[in-house]
Amino acid sequence: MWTELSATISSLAVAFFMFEKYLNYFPYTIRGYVERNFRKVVNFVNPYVEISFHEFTSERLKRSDAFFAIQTYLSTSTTENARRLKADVVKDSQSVVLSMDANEEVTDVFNGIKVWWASGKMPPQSKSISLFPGSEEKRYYKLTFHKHYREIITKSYVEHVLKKGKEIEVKNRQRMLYTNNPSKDWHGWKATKWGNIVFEHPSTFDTLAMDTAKKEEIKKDLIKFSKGKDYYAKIGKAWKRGYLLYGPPGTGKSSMIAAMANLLDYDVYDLELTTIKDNSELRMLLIETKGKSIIVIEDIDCSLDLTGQRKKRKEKDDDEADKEKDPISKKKKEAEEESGSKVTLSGLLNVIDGIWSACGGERIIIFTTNYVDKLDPALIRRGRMDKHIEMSYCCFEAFKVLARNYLDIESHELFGKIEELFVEAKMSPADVADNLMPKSDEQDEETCLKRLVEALEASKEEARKKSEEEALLKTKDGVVTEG
Ligand SMILES: Nc1ncnc2c1ncn2[C@@H]1O[C@H](COP(=O)(O)OP(=O)(O)OP(=O)(O)O)[C@@H](O)[C@H]1O
Ligand SMILES: [Mg+2]
Repeated sequence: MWTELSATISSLAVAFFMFEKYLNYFPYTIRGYVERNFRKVVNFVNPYVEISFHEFTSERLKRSDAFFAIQTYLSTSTTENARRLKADVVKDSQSVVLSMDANEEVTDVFNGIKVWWASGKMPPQSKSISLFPGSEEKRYYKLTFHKHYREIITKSYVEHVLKKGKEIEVKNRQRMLYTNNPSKDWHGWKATKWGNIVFEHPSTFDTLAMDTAKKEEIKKDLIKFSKGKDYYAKIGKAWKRGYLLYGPPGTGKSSMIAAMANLLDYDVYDLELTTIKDNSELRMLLIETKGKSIIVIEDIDCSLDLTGQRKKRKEKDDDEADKEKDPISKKKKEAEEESGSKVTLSGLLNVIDGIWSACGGERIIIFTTNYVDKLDPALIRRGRMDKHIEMSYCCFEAFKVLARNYLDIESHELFGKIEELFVEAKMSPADVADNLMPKSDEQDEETCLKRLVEALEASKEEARKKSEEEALLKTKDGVVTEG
């Protein structure tokens, strides 16, 4: 009799389990009602337990790391038994990553225990009409297992899935370059704030032309940081590091950022402040960044005016006084100020200091500028920007790296002359590189080096004239003061 009873209960349970699975096919409006009543009955007899893992955390701000780890785990471990798969092409279109499509189910076995994973999407709850279908859908994974194994599944299995998922993520990781989408294009709370493309910059520390000792010091600093998880935890500091890269145009600031990302295998977030409306949008953007990343704000002096209002690079170069007089440009400026961004210096500082402790670690933030003197000391003080790196004009040592990169040569009879010229000539590595690059197949290394010598001589002459003029001005000043 007992056997019969338990068989009946089991088949009832399976029937309910199947019924529950098809709940998704009920019209959304009545599903809530059906589900509530159905659950009351099911809870009596259903021996199965379910756990849902949603794409977004309950604060609705951050995408859940667990969701992505599960997605990766399921895509590699269980795709054999899923019937409908979604394909994403990665790594230079050379390989395909398969993942479960929506409303698909797969099974997995852990220590002899069978579990079921189902993927699903919750339709939008708001009644608003969106121009972007799917933008309000919430994806989730549902794990089902027998309640008898609750302990082992909730403790060991879930941990195993997350750990494996993260390991696979690291292995398959294709580095990305993210750029923030203008906030006017954000639709819904889970809109994509960052657009991304594959990051494939070829710059490395080997191809970077700069003082070798300085280069080694930066490399060491970066590696120490990337291995410093326990150290930062021990000293109670958020696991982040700030770098300020400054120097004239074409001295390799952007190339250095790419080399850093390539060295550490980090993603890059290129943060364009001018398209962010206000401080709270800035915060939302930074919350969405992942660990193992470099957040870059290029030309910080052009993006943020120290009074807290925006200035555009073009405007800065114009004569402000003339603009005030011209009614058309005055109006334009007023309109820009009205509609423009309200990210302030203090807002930026708050985000840099406040955000890190809240949302994980392993982030590097880099500011670049051509004019370090114009920056507010508050922005670059130690602790906020831990390391200031000057990218300067090309020196002989840096030239040798460029000669190796561009001409494949380690030495040449013109090297001696070039070394002498570098003592006085001021030329950016970008200009040196441009002179070294053969402009046609006929141009050999000799032609390129001679072209560089001529350019360096011209630059030396210019530097000499400039210093003479300065000396003359100083003498005149001296005469006036004395008089
Ligand atoms: N130190 C360097 N080592 C190797 N290449 C360099 C270096 N500096 C400049 N270059 C070359 O010059 C080009 C411009 O350099 P890069 O964009 O890194 O300069 P930048 O300092 O970021 O300039 P800007 O201030 O205008 O943004 C690069 O494509 C690179 O090939
Ligand atoms: Mg640059």
